[in-house]
Amino acid sequence: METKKSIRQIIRKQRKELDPIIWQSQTAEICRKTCELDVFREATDIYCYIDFGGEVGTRPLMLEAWKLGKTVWVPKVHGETMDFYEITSFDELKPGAYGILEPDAGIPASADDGLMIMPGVAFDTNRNRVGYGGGYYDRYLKSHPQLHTLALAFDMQVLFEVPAEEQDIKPQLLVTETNIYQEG
Ligand SMILES: Nc1nc2c(c(=O)[nH]1)N(C=O)[C@@H](CNc1ccc(C(=O)N[C@@H](CCC(=O)O)C(=O)O)cc1)CN2
Ligand SMILES: Nc1ncnc2c1ncn2[C@@H]1O[C@H](COP(=O)(O)OP(=O)(O)OP(=O)(O)O)[C@@H](O)[C@H]1O
Repeated sequence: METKKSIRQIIRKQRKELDPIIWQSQTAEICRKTCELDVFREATDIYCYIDFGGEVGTRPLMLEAWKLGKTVWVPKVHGETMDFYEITSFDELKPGAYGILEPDAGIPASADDGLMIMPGVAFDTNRNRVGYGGGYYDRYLKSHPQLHTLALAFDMQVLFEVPAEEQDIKPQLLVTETNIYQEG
């Protein structure tokens, strides 16, 4: 098996090279499928990353969530931790840690209910996840275990097998443009 480090290098490079038109259409398809799921429709609170570096786009999902009257929370990194803050428009974001768009700090989400939409660099068909290596999502989900979890990825990010460690938290669902991976 490849190491997490080599997987990060290879997949991040390939993902950045994805044609923008394909990125757009696959993002639209992944968001459309996600919005149809019960776990999305039933959530009143959506915790959603702001895509960067070629990650699956999340703007269509956020627009749909606002349209349905849901509360949308997005991450802001503080050193080794991350918290989520409510935004009501994309205009409230500005470049923060690692150049990722972030909200201003306000009142952090208690995150005791709702759906976490997770990014990732690579996954396998058992939903094991490799992220950028900060451990932010593993730590956040460990302290907010009630959240439902769903990750978004392009098919090219789903490998046969990726390394998983004890503390890694895998999403309950993984949605790609052609598949939905879940337990069982
Ligand atoms: N869209 C999005 N937002 C997110 C995450 C994510 O994976 N995706 N995160 C999920 O954790 C957190 C940010 N974590 C990150 C960790 C490392 C790098 C990164 O690019 N590291 C560089 C080294 C940069 C440096 O040290 O200055 C690298 O690996 O090349 C980016 C984000 C919170 N927000
Ligand atoms: N629950 C936790 N408590 C403390 N440290 C943790 C926890 N989970 C992960 N870590 C630490 O975070 C670091 C990165 O972990 P890992 O390689 O799994 O990150 P990742 O899942 O790729 O990143 P991210 O979640 O930010 O996308 C490791 O050094 C790991 O020990």
